[in-house]
Amino acid sequence: MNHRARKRFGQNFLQDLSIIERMLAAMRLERDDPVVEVGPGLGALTLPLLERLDRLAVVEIDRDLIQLLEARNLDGLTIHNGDVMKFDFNALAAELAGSAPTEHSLRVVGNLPYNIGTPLLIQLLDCHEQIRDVHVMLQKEVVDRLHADPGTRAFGRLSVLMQSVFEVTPLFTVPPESFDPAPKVQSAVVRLKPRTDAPDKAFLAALQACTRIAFASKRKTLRNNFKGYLDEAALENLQINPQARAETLNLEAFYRIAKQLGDVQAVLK
Ligand SMILES: C[S@@+](CC[C@H](N)C(=O)[O-])C[C@H]1O[C@@H](n2cnc3c(N)ncnc32)[C@H](O)[C@@H]1O
Repeated sequence: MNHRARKRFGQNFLQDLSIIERMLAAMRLERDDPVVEVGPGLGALTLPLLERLDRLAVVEIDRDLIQLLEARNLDGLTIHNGDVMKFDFNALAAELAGSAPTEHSLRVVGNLPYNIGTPLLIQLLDCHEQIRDVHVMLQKEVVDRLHADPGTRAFGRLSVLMQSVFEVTPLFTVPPESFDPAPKVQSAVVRLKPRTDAPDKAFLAALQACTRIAFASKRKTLRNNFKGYLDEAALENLQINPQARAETLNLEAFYRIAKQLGDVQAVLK
């Protein structure tokens, strides 16, 4: 196959069969699972997925790769040509589930293009109610941020938001040689499962606003970042040290601030 990997689409194709096997084994697939693969590329994951599933949906942006996939006439494969960032996962969950309930049904898998890894994860926050689980390959540095603990260097907005909505389980690290072309950095596979106590839409919106403000300037104290939103006394009332920095707070502290901010927003309306 003479497709030249396109950098702008983050194309690093998986070559190492043992990695593909490990990813699939981690998923414990049942034949009738509703699965969507993001970025099938040349089909490294797609073909073994199809061997184990009755049907599979894929979303791919590169028309040349779509043509190659279409030419294979693969049974059970539904190909969506487009940008996954504009993709409606809720509609797909309904389509794949048929008449079955869609809640927590959709299984998402992919060796994600590095340029959209983080924004895609943020997008999945909004449709977590449709999702059963996510198994994706990302830059290891992003996976480190996903499951970082408060007070560590990797802990930030992404950690708070993702850990509030998903149980994050890093599975294994993947070296650059497993891909062609080889990326410059290590990769890792991570599993995300929606938490049973994931926040509802309104609270998630408050948490998104709260973390945007709290981490607006990483060097500044909470008092400074929250200026204009919550004053020092309000932070102290929430048992939060105004002189602390956002990366030292645990999830519960962010929830307390988000709840307060949510109330403030309601008063302002
Ligand atoms: C890292 S490659 C993985 C390809 C293949 N799954 C593999 O493991 O070899 C990422 C794939 O995502 C596709 N892609 C990049 N940006 C995309 C986007 N915004 N929407 C959908 N697919 C995208 C690329 O064209 C490429 O096929």
